[in-house]
Amino acid sequence: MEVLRIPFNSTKVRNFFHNLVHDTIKERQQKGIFRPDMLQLLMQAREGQLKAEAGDEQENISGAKLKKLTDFDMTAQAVIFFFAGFDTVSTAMSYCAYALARHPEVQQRLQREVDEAFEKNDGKLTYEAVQEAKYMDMFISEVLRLYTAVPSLDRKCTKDFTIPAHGNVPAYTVRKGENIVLPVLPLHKDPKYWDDPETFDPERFSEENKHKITPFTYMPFGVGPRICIGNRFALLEAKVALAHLLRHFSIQATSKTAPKAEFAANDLSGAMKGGTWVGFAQRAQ
Ligand code: HEM
Repeated sequence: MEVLRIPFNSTKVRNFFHNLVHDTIKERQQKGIFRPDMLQLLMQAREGQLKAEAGDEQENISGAKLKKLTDFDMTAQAVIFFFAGFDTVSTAMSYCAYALARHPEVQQRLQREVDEAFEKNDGKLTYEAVQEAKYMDMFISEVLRLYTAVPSLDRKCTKDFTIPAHGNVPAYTVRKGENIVLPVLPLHKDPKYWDDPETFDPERFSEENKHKITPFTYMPFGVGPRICIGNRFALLEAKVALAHLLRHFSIQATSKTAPKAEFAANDLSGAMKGGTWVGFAQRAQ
């Protein structure tokens, strides 16, 4: 996009976010306002007021020189957190709804588990009950495999590395500074690693089966030191929302529900082509 000079978002949107962050910083500085949030941490980091806690890395592992954060850098951080935190979860939730509408037998099993979780705790959903809900975890894992909203990861090579020859494929050296794209979605659907990959099957993630998954063929939250920082929060959020939803409603396919989910080509968030259409039916209490 940089090469083609296509901005990621419009100038109007960019200015809106930049002014929002800039004005907030100015107001907090002028009035001495302190809020326990990410912007405050960034402001403190800029002023050198943050102390590393025991165990924190003191050095920049890539060897890059550290620079002082500008308002623009801080805006970029705030905006990426906003999108990384909201859009990804809402997209995943839409695909959860779609999968439930298309697989009523999965939904019934999930509802049994959800009902038990509520009933065990006097009608309340506890953190422990959510963590113990095994089928919920299997279900969301499979949604994130088949409908992963981040279809590829990118990295920049920091030192020359030769990938050894393998079978008929010759060795290949990736040079320092080169960009690498990791094809997450194709790996999630590669028949070499997944039986019948287009079939929605939460059993792939059961206690008995999950150890059979080949390492690095399942990466909905990325991998390595830059893995999604919000991954546990995202899963908890999605599970709590689904549990409350399924406690009161059943999700159904309607005449507008797509027979097969396809990604919208013009949408960076990985949303479904034509939107996600499902029906809700209130459950008998
Ligand atoms: C289902 C929901 C989510 C999915 C599928 C997802 C996926 C990802 C992926 C694939 C990456 C790139 C990781 C890599 O390069 O190895 C990432 C990075 C990131 N995610 Fe998420 N994410 C989700 C939810 C969230 C939430 C809820 C937050 C914040 C509360 C969040 C914050 C971030 C941030 C800040 C990064 C950049 C981390 C870094 O560069 O060090 N994400 N996410």
